[in-house]
Amino acid sequence: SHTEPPRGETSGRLPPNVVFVKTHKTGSSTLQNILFRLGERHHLTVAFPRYTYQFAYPQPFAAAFVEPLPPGAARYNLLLSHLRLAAGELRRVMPPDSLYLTILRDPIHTFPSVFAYYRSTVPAFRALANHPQPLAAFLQAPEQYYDPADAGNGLARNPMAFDLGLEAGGEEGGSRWDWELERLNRTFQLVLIAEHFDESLLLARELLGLRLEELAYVRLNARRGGGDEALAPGLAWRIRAWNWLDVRLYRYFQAVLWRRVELYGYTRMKGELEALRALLRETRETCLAGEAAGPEETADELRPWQPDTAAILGYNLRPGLPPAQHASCYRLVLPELQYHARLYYQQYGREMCLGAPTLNKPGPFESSS
Ligand SMILES: Nc1ncnc2c1ncn2[C@@H]1O[C@H](COP(=O)(O)OS(=O)(=O)O)[C@@H](OP(=O)(O)O)[C@H]1O
Repeated sequence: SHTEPPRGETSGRLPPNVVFVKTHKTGSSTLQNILFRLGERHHLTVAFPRYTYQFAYPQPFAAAFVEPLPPGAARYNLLLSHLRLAAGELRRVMPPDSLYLTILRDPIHTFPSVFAYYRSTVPAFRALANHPQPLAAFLQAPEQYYDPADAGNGLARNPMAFDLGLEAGGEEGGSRWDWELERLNRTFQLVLIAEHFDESLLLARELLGLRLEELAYVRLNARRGGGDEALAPGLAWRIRAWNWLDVRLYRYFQAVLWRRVELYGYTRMKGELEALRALLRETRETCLAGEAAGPEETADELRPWQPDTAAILGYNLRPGLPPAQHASCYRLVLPELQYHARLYYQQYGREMCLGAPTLNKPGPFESSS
């Protein structure tokens, strides 16, 4: 909370209040981890869901989904958990000066990632569970598997648009979408783009008043064999056709990002990118024992939640790190659910409430193997 003075290396100035709309399978856990660490360093008050790790997703966000303020806190400073955007309700919870951020990724990468991660939980994908080439089979005849009226199918078509609150289940058409995109552009101070993650981070740094060292990150939640995998011929256009609104969203905000980079200055950006990438190399060398590793190779507390349809990579820390370094490296690689539960405990002095099982991504303590 703002009542405790910041300590240690951080000096007086507190970061601004932030709403991060955590879209699915876009690199959002990597950004959330940066913001979790920022929050912890400055003892910020986080607006947590009352149950689990998400704000009653896929229901549109409502103020009632938020855990009440802890004793002594006057306001929330950060809101970072998965939700379906309803800006008016967010404004009821978060201070009026809050900065709104989100992240988008090229639909040709986002959709296969969503498909692999949620194949056994999203109804439209479930029928393909035992198919040898499930993604190709789905895209061959998506309408056959997809019922737009099923509330569980939000991620099955235009998942990013769905997370941003758009009615994204139907067919292409109409200029009303231009208007919706402009409305979103007014809601967000910054829309990061995963394919330009480092450029986006530098823009975020200016907006949030961060030091370069506060941008240190490792790629979290990567799929084994995933990342920006090569797609079978013909699959890319099918993905784009099915996810037509995500394509429009992505193109629109990619153009917005490039205008921002231009205003920022190419030369300045280039120099800072070099410095950032040197920092990232140094961070990996200091903290990590090797590359990202599969679930069988990582410690329980550092293993990201595993769906049964994909292996999600985590990290092992370099053995023998001195305590201060261990503490910062540990947070750098701490997966979403573990960091979430940890901050919740710090803020409320009790364990978070898991409540009823959620549609997707349940607790790491429930069904991970
Ligand atoms: N920095 C950066 N840049 C680009 N891409 C990145 C980055 N960090 C994570 N990733 C990729 O994003 C996927 C994980 O996304 P999320 O963390 O949003 O997933 S989740 O919805 O929170 O489960 C996952 O994609 P796939 O590996 O394709 O599944 C990650 O590899």
